[in-house]
Order: sequence, then C-alpha cells, then structure tokens
Amino acid sequence: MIFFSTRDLNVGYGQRTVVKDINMDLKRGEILCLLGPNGCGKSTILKTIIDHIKRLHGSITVLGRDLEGSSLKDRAKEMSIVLTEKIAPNMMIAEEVVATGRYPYTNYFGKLTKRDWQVIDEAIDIVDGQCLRYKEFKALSDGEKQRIMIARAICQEADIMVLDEPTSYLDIRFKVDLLNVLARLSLEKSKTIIMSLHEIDLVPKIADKVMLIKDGEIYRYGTPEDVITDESIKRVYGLNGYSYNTTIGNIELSRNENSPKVFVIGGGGKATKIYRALNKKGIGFYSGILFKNDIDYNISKILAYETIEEEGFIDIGYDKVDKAKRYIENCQAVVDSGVSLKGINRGNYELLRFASQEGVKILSLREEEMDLDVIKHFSISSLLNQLVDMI
Ligand SMILES: Nc1ncnc2c1ncn2[C@@H]1O[C@H](COP(=O)(O)OP(=O)(O)OP(=O)(O)O)[C@@H](O)[C@H]1O
Repeated sequence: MIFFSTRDLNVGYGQRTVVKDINMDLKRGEILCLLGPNGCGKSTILKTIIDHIKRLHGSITVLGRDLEGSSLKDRAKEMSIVLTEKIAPNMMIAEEVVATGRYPYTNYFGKLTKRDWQVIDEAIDIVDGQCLRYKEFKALSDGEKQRIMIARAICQEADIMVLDEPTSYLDIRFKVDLLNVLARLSLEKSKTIIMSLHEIDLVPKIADKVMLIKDGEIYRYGTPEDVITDESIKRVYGLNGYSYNTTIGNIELSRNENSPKVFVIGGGGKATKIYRALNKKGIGFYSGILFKNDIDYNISKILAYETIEEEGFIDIGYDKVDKAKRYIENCQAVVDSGVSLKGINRGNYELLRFASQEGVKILSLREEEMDLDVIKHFSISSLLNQLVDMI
C-alpha cells in the first residue's frame, strides 16, 4: 500500500521552476534518497515536501490525503525535519533543543510529561549524545549539532522523517552510525525516510529508492540497483575524465597521460596503492596480469596505460604472458607488488623471471625471499623515490 506520494509536483521559487514533474510513491518504512549535483534542487524538493516553501504545482499526499492546509502542529506529528541550517534560539542547551521535538504533543503551556522525557532520553541515547546533553547548543561543533538535531527529529515520533544532507559534518563513524540508526528506524519502527545525500557510495547501502536529478528533471527514479550505474552517475555529475565505479563505490582522479615506463605486477588488492602513487607522481605504467575479479583490476582499468587481464579462476594463459613480456622489454623497471605467484598466478612468476633474465630492474615489496635478483623495498614511498631517480 502506498503511504507517501507526490504527483506531477513542480518545485521552485516565485516564477522559477527548479525541478518539474516529480512523481514518487513510497510504502511505509521505505527510505528514499535524492541524489544529484550541487544546485540541482534536492533541498528545494525537501523544503516543498515539508511546506517550508510553496509548491508550484501538483500534489503531496499521505495515505491519499493532501497535506496542503494542515496545521503546523498536525504536520509536525506527521513529519519530522532535519535541515542543513541548524536554527536554535540562543542560550538553549542541547537537551532543550531535543525537547522542542516534543512540541506537537505538549499542552498549551508546553509542559513535558514523564513519557516525553523518556522519549527525549532515548533519542539522545540513539545519537550517542548523553555527553552533549547539558552543553550550550551554540557551542557545539557542526557534527555535534547535527546529532542533536537528529535526536530532536527522532523524539518527534513522526511517521515521516525528512532530512537534508544529514551526513554532512559527520565524521566517518557518526556517518555510519547515523545511517544504521535510520535503517533501524525504517525497519523496526516503519518510519518513512526522505533525505538527500552527497555520498553516492552510501546510497545503495541505505536506500530502497533513489531519485536522480539533473537539469530540472528527474533523470531516473527506482531502486538503487537500477538507478545508480557507472553511466548514470557519470552523466548526471558530468564526470568528464573521471570514472566512478558503482560496484566498489570508488572514484579515481584522471590518469596521467605520460607514456608507460614501468610494469606493475599486481593482484589481490596489493597494487591499488602503487597505482595511485605512480599516477600522482606522473609515472605512466602498464599493469598485469590481473584476474577480472580482482579488486586491483577495477583501479588498474582506470589508471594504467594498459591492463593485461585474464578471466577469474583460470590459469593465466600463455598468450597473456607473452603479451606482458613484450611490454616489459620496453620498460625501465618492473614493480612487484608482492602478489602470490603460486597456482593459477604462476604466469606472473614467469614475468618476474623474464624481467630478471632480460636485465630489467625489479623493485619488490614482497616480504618473503625470492630466488630472483630483486631490489627489496619495505614501503611504497622508498620504492617510488628509487623509481623517480631511475626514470
Ligand atoms: N531561497 C531561494 N530563492 C531563490 N532561489 C533559490 C533559493 N534557494 C535555492 N535557490 C536556487 O534553487 C536551485 C536549487 O537549489 P537547492 O538548494 O535546492 O539545490 P541542492 O540540490 O540542494 O544543492 P546542494 O547539493 O548544493 O545543497 C539553485 O539554483 C539555487 O540557487
């Protein structure tokens, strides 16, 4: 059963439409994330939903009933709000700010009952905010303020929570904590949550639905699996020259255009840091021989001049080894990341043996001893310093 909907909603300011034709349907307990570049209209949509700005056209309904014209107090029972502007009167301590979330339930004199205090206490617990409770709100850091505002929204006990960039200002631990709290509120208390997020990688982990916004329109709307693709993210954010990998939630800076002078033998995630270090220093490189299911493969495909690849779970083929040897012949050094050289990976041992035989220097991060002539390094930075001197 559909709980919250918008139909042909247009939002904007005065004569200016910022986003048009917004249609969404959410069941009770679903989480929707709005995603899109700066200025695309995420906050404008959220502020229209909570009636902070007047809608230009269309309907916003809860269980089929339009919210237009409902009183502030009734609306507050339906929706709690966390906006980016953290407005709170001077001289309030954090606990008092949280307590204002109980406003829809208090009597004319605003007196809080025992139950109100219980809910306030629980909400403060949820955001791990007991240590902030008696501090002046104004004196809190941005991240601490954010947690208090979220506690305020939680203790409002509304069925719908609307949050504008709730993770901004939060460090990585509180970011993940917050998303866990929201996931629990949706799952255990059937809260319907509508929020904007900037962290594309977090969206598939939390959202049931995603709305991708571009150029005043809804570019795509649906499940994260359908909406968030390498192509859609590249297009919506205009990532020319950069690549976003939705599988691993990773973005890399542009590849340097210098011709390759180094061959990196990677695999097992051991080479990703090497690729990035070489790219930062402007050193072009080949990479291989990588299985397509290796984490290094995703990064190598973006940063390496060319990646020699093999299908996952099979022996590295002779043709791949021969191709890699042709490249190594033209390189000034081989970097050995320390990947296992046994089993299906034996082709990479063959490459090291070839480099040694041809007199191409091998700079190795391998911990165990080898039967080949290699220059051992214990850190990427020392390996890099030697490479820079060599080439
Ligand atoms: N009060 C306002 N009056 C007129 N135009 C506004 C107002 N607030 C925002 N805008 C404009 O509306 C457009 C959408 O802004 P909005 O804040 O909704 O974007 P956003 O997607 O939330 O951006 P961000 O990711 O940077 O927070 C922008 O062009 C902005 O300049």
